[in-house]
Amino acid sequence: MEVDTIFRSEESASSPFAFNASVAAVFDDMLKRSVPLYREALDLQMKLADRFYLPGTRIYDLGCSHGNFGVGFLEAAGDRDFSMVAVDNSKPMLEIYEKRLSVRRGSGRIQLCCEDITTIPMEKASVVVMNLTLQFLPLAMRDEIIGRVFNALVPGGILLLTEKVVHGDAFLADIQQESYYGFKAANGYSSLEISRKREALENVLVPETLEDHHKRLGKAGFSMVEIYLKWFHFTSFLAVKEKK
Ligand SMILES: Nc1ncnc2c1ncn2[C@@H]1O[C@H](C[S@+](CC[C@H]([NH3+])C(=O)[O-])CC(=O)[O-])[C@@H](O)[C@H]1O
Ligand SMILES: O=C(O)C(=O)Cc1ccccc1
Repeated sequence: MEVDTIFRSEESASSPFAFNASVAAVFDDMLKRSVPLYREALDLQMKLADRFYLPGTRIYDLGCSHGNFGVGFLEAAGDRDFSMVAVDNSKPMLEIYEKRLSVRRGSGRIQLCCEDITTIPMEKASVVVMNLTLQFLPLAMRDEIIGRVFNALVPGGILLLTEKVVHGDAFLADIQQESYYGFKAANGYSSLEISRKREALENVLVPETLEDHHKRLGKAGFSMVEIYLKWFHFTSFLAVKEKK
């Protein structure tokens, strides 16, 4: 696994964070050292996706990056039938995903799509995964995409949404941040790397509060919402579209 040294260089802080080839090359190490409970969240997403998938429908992975969800799901599925559409607008990420699929049996069940998730059509979905993706969309587009996800889901279908959230209370938001930067430091990032990345993510990764997310999910039509995992900022929601 290639080590993430992106923010060791001075020039890294001068441009906004982007999912370019340098980030794609070190992405697994970056996720492992920067996202608490990343693996645990992914494992639960795969189990829930398997539990709620309905034959004849699709799984959408929106903001799939280099395919940790899809590759894991494919390996767990064995010969079972399923259909997944994995979408990301980063070409370098999808190139790595494509390579990972090319050496695996049955990978025709996953269709890669290099598109903006705010414009792709979606239909007949029983599972939609948005793992740390909504937070990168402009605030003004978030209601619309969650609404479109709800409409694309069949009754009984689910949205698996994982986000970095921020507490509405300033003191508790500071405790979240302190704990999170402690996690990064314990994983070998220097304080300079941590502050450069914070700067690069300013206005790029825009977290919202738990209440904002609950409100949006409710407004879209999801009446059943569970938080199945949480580590300060990092929160995983299961939202179910009720069967009529
Ligand atoms: N408008 C957009 N359209 C398409 N893709 C987008 C858009 N905006 C951002 N992305 C893509 O969303 C992904 C977010 S990373 C997801 C991790 C993955 N889910 C994982 O489980 O490993 C999360 C993180 O790095 O914190 C990147 O690959 C972007 O290119
Ligand atoms: O919020 C942060 O400080 C992060 O580092 C989150 C993150 C993790 C992986 C890719 C981009 C952002």
